[in-house]
Amino acid sequence: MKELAAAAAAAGEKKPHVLVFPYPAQGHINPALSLAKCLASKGLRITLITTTRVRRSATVSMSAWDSMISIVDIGDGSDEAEESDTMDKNLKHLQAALSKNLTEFLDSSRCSAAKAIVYDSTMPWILDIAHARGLRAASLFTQNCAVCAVYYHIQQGSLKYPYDQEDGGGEDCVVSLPSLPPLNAKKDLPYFDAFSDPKHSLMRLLAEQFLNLEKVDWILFNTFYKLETRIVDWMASQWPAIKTVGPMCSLLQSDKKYLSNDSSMISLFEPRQDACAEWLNSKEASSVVYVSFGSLAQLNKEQMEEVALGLLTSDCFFLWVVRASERNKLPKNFVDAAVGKGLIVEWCHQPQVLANDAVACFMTHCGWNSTLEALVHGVPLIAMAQWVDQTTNAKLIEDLWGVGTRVKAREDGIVAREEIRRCVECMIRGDRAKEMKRNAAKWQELAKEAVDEGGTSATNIEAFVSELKNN
Ligand SMILES: O=c1ccn([C@@H]2O[C@H](COP(=O)(O)OP(=O)(O)O[C@H]3O[C@H](CO)[C@@H](O)[C@H](O)[C@H]3O)[C@@H](O)[C@H]2O)c(=O)[nH]1
Repeated sequence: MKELAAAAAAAGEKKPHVLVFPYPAQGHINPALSLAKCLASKGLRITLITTTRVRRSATVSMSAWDSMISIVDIGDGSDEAEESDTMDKNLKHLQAALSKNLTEFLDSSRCSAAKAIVYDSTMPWILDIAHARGLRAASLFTQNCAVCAVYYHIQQGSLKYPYDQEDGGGEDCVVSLPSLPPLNAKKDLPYFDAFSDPKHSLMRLLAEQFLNLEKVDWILFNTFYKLETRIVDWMASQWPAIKTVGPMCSLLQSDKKYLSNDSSMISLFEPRQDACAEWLNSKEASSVVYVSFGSLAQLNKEQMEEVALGLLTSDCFFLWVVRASERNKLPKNFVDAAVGKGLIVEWCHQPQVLANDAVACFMTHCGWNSTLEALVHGVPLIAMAQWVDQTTNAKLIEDLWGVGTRVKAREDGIVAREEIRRCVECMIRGDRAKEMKRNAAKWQELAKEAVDEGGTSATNIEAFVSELKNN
């Protein structure tokens, strides 16, 4: 036994060692972990870097991958952060802590033989640290090319932010950017006003992803070529190192050895996998709307009530993820009133839910992972975007890919219960539902083609792995 372990360890030593460092948030960890698993399955030795805050709150179940992916965590300074700090201060504090602790980690014997680092594009400062230590570096974008192109135009100054400087703003102000559809400044461009941060620090963080991109060895995007052909081509004309490698959530789909029931995850919330599966399995095909607004969005109490009552009065079942921190915004007695019609959970294994036949459509905040996961499973969307990239994703979902409908908010910004009910019912049955389902099935096929052997994303991953193995 000892000899076997020693042989495995020796084999591990010989594999090229690659570090993968996601930004410490659920929507960034998930795609990075999928990529890490895929790279490990192709013979690379992977160390996934997380942070102390993530490790404190995460459920980590990696069983099948334990011998192939090591997870280390570095300090993120969260112990010294104050609740009242502004976003600007928080981001600076996080960067300072991660930069110091990553440097120490890279200089330690634990990664002496590392060859490269894949880092989240929102942490561009990692590039210089990596290059100074002889590591090659890949910047991993967890949002799509279209949205990132908009950030790039903001960074370049070719699109002014705040947008109301464009032609005086106004309801009908439409912005034309190369290789993108016309985007309405109020409805379609990335939305930052949800943050009461006068310094626009989140917008700056996203625009700064492009600061040193010309020096990066690889630029990886969690998207696929046929989904965003024109804008990928345009982006690649600016940065030839761009490669599409998504949808990352299904990178392992053609690898039977690893795919079979791979439910490994690093989850910042406790999933209710079994309860969801049991409940969904008791429902007829296409009879349930799945509702989730991701890991960060906070709907206000009035909006939560409208969603709750819209779901309760609509003519279908619903499975709604309401994180523990949001639960007190549900209307009084709602959970009791929903018995028999809806299941409310604090978290689920979303890809497994989307794969269940009972799910007819997905009411989503349009986070990029949720959007891709829906496309991968051929599930149409009800788009209820909250902020940043989600507004642009919602536009693409409805107008470019034809896989969903956008909710219409009242003048005060609230989406009323009648509108929720209307959207749910129109996506569950009728001609529109059929059309969306057909389109979703088409994108599902194209997403599969991209990651299957010989597909665009699979080929890009192979090239990346072989460069790491041979250089
Ligand atoms: O009950 C749940 C709900 C969600 N998820 C997973 O959590 C992730 C959520 O990611 P995403 O849909 O992208 O939403 P956010 O968590 O809000 O992600 C942030 O990061 C994304 C990637 O940068 C951005 O697109 C979003 O706008 C931003 O809010 C997905 O992989 C889901 O499968 C679960 O596993 N269980």
